[in-house]
This record gives sequence, structure tokens and C-alpha cells, in this order.
Amino acid sequence: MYLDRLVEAKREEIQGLKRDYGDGDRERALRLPPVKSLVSALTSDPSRPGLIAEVKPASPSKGDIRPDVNPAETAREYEAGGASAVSVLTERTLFKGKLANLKQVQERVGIPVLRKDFILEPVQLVESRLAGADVVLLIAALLNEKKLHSLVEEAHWLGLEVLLEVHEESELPRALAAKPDVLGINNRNLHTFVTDLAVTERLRPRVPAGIPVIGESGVLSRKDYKRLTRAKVDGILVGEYLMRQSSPRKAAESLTTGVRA
Ligand SMILES: O=C(O)c1ccccc1NCC(=O)[C@H](O)[C@H](O)COP(=O)(O)O
Repeated sequence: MYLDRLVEAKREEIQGLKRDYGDGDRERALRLPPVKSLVSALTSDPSRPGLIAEVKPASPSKGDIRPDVNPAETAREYEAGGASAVSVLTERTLFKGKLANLKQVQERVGIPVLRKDFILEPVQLVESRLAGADVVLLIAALLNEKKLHSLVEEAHWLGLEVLLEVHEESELPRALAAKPDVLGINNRNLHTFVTDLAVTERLRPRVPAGIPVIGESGVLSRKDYKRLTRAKVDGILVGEYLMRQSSPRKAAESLTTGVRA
């Protein structure tokens, strides 16, 4: 199954990272200036959700989407179109991303940058912080309780914010107990790839007040964006739809403008 292969490949990558990164790198990461806060970006205008616009060259479910994308240029356009944050896929094999994309984006935008990858070990957090990430994605389905807590704690030590993603209701108590900064509800089934916006609608009311919530995946139109807005999320993460539009700026604008709950 693709997820097992992906995790296996990640584990090999992590062995390399453990050889390349040492205590000195962690010390360097600890001295970096504060990140740009996703929490602040999402909560500054409570009247509407913030758009987290994604740079997504390819995906396991769709194959190539825009493999030749210019990440920095696209991210600048997203920002000009009103996005509150940019998500950058850095996973190489199935998403055709790379860490260099994140660095390039971070240098060109003023909004928070999320690293979307499969993070399993603390060394990837050091790598993320040094590469310029403001926020990292953790996926509840891939991490046991102990690992989840230790990764959230280490991310916070390093000054990073954490977006913790759940796919089903059973993951919620464990995810909330780990005290992430933002909770993501992913509408895409990790195993079948089917997206269903009803997942956000079902899980959103089960999240207590006080933590910003993002609805992720499967938004393919303004109608879908409005539907998630009505579900009272604080942010909406959109990848494929934006990547397929000729003008990322206009596409971001058309999603965010005039969308009210
Ligand atoms: O996009 C996929 O095919 C995918 C498959 C398996 C695990 C994760 C996957 N995507 C990561 C994401 O969470 C999405 O890129 C993100 O939420 C945006 O989704 P979309 O707007 O549907 O492109």
C-alpha cells in the first residue's frame, strides 16, 4: 500500500538526516527569530475563514497536477489574492515536492508557510525550522500517542507551530490531548483517496472552542469553499483546484472574496 511505501522511504531519508544534522544544527534552529504565526493569521478576521493555498505539483491520487510549477511565483500570487498562509508540499516521491521549494517560498512571501510532509522524527523538525517553515504538519494516523506528544513538544521548543491533522472522529481525543496549535480535519480518506466535505461538517462540532480548525482537501469550487465556510472552520486548505487555474491570484481571490458564513 502506498502509505507503507511512503513511510518506509521516509524512514530511509530520516537515517540520512540523522547523519547530516547534529546538536549544532538544533542549537542554530533554537536561535532563529520567531516564526510567523498561523494561529494569528487565521484568527485575525473571525468573520471568514482564512485560505491556506497549497503548492502541490503532483499527488498520489491524481498524479501530475503541475510538475513544472514555480513555487515562489505561485505563492506570491496566492498572497496577492488574499491567502492567509501558504502550504508547500515537500515530499518528493508522490507529490514531486522538495525542501528547496519551501525555502524559495519563505523568502518571497510575508504570510506563514506550512511544511506539508510526512514528519515522523524530531530531526525533521530541525530540518523544517532551518528551511524556513513557520508551521509543520503532523498526521495523527501515522503517530502513536507518545510520538505525537514528543513531536508537538519538540516543535514548540524549536519555535514552530503545529497543524495536527485528523481523518476520522476516533483520532480526535488523542489529537486534542497532544495540544497542537491548529487542528486540521482532512476530508480525504488516506486509504481510498475519496474526498467528502461531510467529514469536516461532522467533526467540526466535536472540537472544543479555543483551537483554530482547518477544513482540508476536496474543495474544487467556490460552492465547496462556501460549504466549508458554513461549517464554521477558521481556515480552508486548497491545493489541486488552485494549482489547475491559469491565474493563482485570481483563483485565490475568487475563493476568498465575498465568502461569508
Ligand atoms: O492529495 C492526495 O492525493 C493525498 C493522498 C494521500 C495523502 C495525502 C494527500 N494529500 C495531502 C493533502 O492533505 C492535500 O494536499 C491538501 O489537503 C489539499 O487537498 P486538495 O485541495 O484536495 O488538493
